[in-house]
Amino acid sequence: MFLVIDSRVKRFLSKNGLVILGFTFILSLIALLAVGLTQNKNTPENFKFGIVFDAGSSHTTMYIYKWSAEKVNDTGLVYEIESCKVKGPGISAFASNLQDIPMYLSKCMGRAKELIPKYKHHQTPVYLGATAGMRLLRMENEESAERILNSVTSFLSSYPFNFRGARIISGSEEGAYGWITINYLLGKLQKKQNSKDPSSRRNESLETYGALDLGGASTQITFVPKDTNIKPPIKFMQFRLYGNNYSVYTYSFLCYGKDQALLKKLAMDIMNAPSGILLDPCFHPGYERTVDVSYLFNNTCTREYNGQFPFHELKINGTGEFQQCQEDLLDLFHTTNCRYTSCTFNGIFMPPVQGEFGAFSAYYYTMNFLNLTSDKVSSEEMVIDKMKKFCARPWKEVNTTYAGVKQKYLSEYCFAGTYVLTLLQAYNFTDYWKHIHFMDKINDNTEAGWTLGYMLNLTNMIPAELPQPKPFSRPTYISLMVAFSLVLAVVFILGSIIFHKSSYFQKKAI
Ligand SMILES: Nc1nc2c(ncn2[C@@H]2O[C@H](COP(=O)(O)OP(=O)(O)OP(=O)(O)O)[C@@H](O)[C@H]2O)c(=O)[nH]1
Ligand SMILES: [Ca+2]
Repeated sequence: MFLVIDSRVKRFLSKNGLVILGFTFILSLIALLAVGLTQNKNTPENFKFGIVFDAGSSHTTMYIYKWSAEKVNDTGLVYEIESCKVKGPGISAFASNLQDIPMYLSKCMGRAKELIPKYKHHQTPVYLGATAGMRLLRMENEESAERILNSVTSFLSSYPFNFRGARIISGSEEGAYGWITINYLLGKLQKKQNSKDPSSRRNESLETYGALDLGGASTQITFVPKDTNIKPPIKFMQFRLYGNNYSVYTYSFLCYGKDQALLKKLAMDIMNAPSGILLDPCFHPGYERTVDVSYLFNNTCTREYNGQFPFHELKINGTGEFQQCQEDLLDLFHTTNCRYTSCTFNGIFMPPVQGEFGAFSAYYYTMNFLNLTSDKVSSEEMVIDKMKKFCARPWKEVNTTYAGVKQKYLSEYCFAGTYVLTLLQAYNFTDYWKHIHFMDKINDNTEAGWTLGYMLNLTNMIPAELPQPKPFSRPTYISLMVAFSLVLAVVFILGSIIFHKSSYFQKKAI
């Protein structure tokens, strides 16, 4: 019986074998092409979002970041899709009106609800970090600061997002996260990743940009020092990012932000010449402003200058003299009394500055307005010359020339520009215009500041080790599968034909 079937099958195969094989071949070819074409299409990208509130001393800004979930470990891929400026002062001003906090934050949260797809809300983290304004309030009244954070927490938790906490970040965190942000965005952290040689790895960390942040109440300087052998009296921050080790110096100067420095200067001026009228070289000639004396001294940053005065108001009359303004401001920086190998001002240890720096926030606002960003000046003389001319311009003329600029900012550019130059001198920068890059947004749309670095850190988005590269991309993988399957099919068909022919000739020979 088996023999009968076997011979029938053999006969059938010898007659139709080629037809069947050919048919199978065409079918598999169509199937493979169909798989290749349908599977090779780009699948829609899966995006993720994150929200960070920067609760600064002068105001609060909400940032929304977006990134592709598939490329999470690569550098520079997280970008900002929205920055929403909260209307009003910094959150530390809400100590006695906690009930207004929901109103204050709701507009930007509404914007976040609009911009982030609803089905992503529950997995979108929300963070709030408060900086120097809240640090100062905590020093004055810890409970008050706590109450503000509790109100913020209870309001932000009422949204469908994944609220991860509101806290006061330390000055070192603020400096370090700003450093991470700019180096991440500038692509400095994954550079020359293949080098095995330790000395070249050291150079990689020196090639990072230092970070300079000038806020309203504090200022930070952060960089990788050149000399690794110095024994620092404070610990450098240690990071391992993308397989590289970084030893980073950071320091935050509380009360040396732009607004607090101005209050310190005014308080110092009253102490030196107690009078209700101050002829101030840091403001334009013809500019007038009245400051409440109790406001000036009811402040942690001016406590060292406190005194009793027979007047309640201080009337400021601008005289617009850059040189004199700089001399006055230099008195805010005490450069004697260094107990270490090297210091910045006020006896604070700091290794010598080295390499390129990115300077953002008020550094940028000020120097950009004054047209003094690094690419626009060629020497320190040029900077000084421009500053002298700008400060000497009558307020009336300045006010009409820049009619659209906010009065508070416009009136303070002479002071702010002089303060920036004096602060950079106090850090011992030489040729600063060559090495300091005043920056606002990096890669077109993402603002330089601590918020992005903070989120990247808290969501573990910067790996300590280099991510293993994937052997093939999805399209390459599918194309290779199709190609190998085709080769297999062809080999199988050719093999069958040869087998079929050889058994046919064998039969004939018998
Ligand atoms: N010229 C100008 N100044 C600005 C602008 N936005 C903020 N400022 C001022 O620049 C200074 C620094 O602003 P921010 O960097 O926002 O400071 P902050 O984060 O509130 O303060 P910190 O808590 O100390 O970091 C403050 O004096 C602000 O009033 C702007 O668009 N233009
Ligand atoms: Ca700030």
